[in-house]
Amino acid sequence: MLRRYILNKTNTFINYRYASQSMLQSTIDDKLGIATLVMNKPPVNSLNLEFLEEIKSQLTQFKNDKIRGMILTSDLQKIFCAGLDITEFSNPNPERLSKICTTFQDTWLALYLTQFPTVAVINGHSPAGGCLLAMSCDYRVMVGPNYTIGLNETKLGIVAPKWFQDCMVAVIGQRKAEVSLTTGKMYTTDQALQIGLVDESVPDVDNAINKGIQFLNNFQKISPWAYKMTKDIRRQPTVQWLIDNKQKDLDFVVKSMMSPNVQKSIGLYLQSLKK
Ligand SMILES: CC/C=C\CC/C=C/CC(=O)SCCNC(=O)CCNC(=O)[C@H](O)C(C)(C)COP(=O)(O)OP(=O)(O)OC[C@H]1O[C@@H](n2cnc3c(N)ncnc32)[C@H](O)[C@@H]1OP(=O)(O)O
Repeated sequence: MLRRYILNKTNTFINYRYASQSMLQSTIDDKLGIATLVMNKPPVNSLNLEFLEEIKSQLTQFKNDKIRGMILTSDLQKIFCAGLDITEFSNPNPERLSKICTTFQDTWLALYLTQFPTVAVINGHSPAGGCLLAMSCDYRVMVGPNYTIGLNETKLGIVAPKWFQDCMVAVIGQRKAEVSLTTGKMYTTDQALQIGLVDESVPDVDNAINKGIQFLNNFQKISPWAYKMTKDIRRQPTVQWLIDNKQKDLDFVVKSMMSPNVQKSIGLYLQSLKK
């Protein structure tokens, strides 16, 4: 549905390119230089290894396409992204789990450091890894009022890695992030706007896309070099920690995920989702 809207919209401009893969669709408006990346992995856009690899590879492709900006959104009704695929955490194969974690680290680095500005159009619920994807963009427009967003990892009995946490601190500040992370709080659109987790709240997705384009148009008169250097300086400390500690970060996640207590919590959480 959303894909059709974007295509109709971009169709009114001179030229667009469209690439369709099963779980991810991308369009590039050649006149505006704006790409739209639409997640479409029913039922909830959960991030498994294959989906993460597609997102990472599409971000690399956009880098080569030299786009001017990107909108990240979802084609699903009511869901932006439900975060990492929790079924991958239940009785995991350590090798596959390591691959998922490494691919998520790399996908995040690619998204957090894009050389073009990015907007998350959050048109549905966005827990955990979904919230991280949104927070990694330069700007967030959330459709309201009925959706929720936040880093809820503690509710699953797991720990959000330091780079998730630092990313949240960068968006909402130390104190609010600490309360938010420890309690695993999910915020409604209005609450998210109030604490600065999102930049704008709008009633529908058409408005959200327009707001996203308006934000990206701010960069028409900004030097891409000045933009990228400024963003790198702001984001460098969070990024550098992960680059220097990738293996340590991975070992912690895999070790903790394999522990009986965490496995029990994840099992209970999965059961509660089924209910
Ligand atoms: C390198 C670092 C790596 C790891 C470090 C650890 C960090 C982890 C970060 C994460 O992202 S953990 C994932 C946390 N995600 C969640 O807690 C989301 C849980 N889901 C929900 O809250 C809800 O499902 C929803 C609000 C997203 C959607 O609600 P609703 O529309 O009512 O749909 P259902 O709840 O009926 O779900 C439909 C279907 O999808 C399954 N599902 C939901 N979320 C996930 C998920 N994240 N992974 C896998 N599967 C998920 C759910 O169980 C339902 O399945 P059925 O078989 O019952 O249809």
